[in-house]
Amino acid sequence: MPFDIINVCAGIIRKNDKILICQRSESKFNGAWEFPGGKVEINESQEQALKRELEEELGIKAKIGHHFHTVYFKDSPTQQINLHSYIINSYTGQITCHVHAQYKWVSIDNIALHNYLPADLPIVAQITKLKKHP
Ligand SMILES: Nc1nc2c([nH]c(=O)n2[C@H]2C[C@H](O)[C@@H](COP(=O)(O)OP(=O)(O)OP(=O)(O)O)O2)c(=O)[nH]1
Repeated sequence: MPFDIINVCAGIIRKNDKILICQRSESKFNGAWEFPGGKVEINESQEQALKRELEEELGIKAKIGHHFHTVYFKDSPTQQINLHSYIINSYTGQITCHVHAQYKWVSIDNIALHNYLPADLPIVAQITKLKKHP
């Protein structure tokens, strides 16, 4: 049986003590919340893919910061999603939803109170451990 590994990158966009989360519009993922990003294409690094996706999805030019956390999520018997997240501390442009239903800035304290895609849960758990800015 063929087994597919899909590499997906996601941005943890941080502004003071808030993190940006986006809600999927398609019914397939049931309006779940996620971090903006998407699939890494052939001949693209994870950082290049994330930069491209953030421009496509939110209309911003982001500076990709350090790698945060990777989740290896077995989606089905034949497919695994490797979800690579990176911290984004700076960007230019105005955030606009091009593909998502809506976006929201949530505090680190409240981030776990939303309904996420299952692969995101370990990332959300890591975010709750981030130190707040003094
Ligand atoms: N972008 C994003 N995708 C996620 C997250 N968590 C998670 O399980 N996924 C899954 C959903 C999809 O199966 C896959 C990413 O697909 P996508 O639809 O966002 O990527 P894309 O824009 O490159 O896709 P495509 O429709 O152009 O092929 O990863 C997340 O936090 N962000």
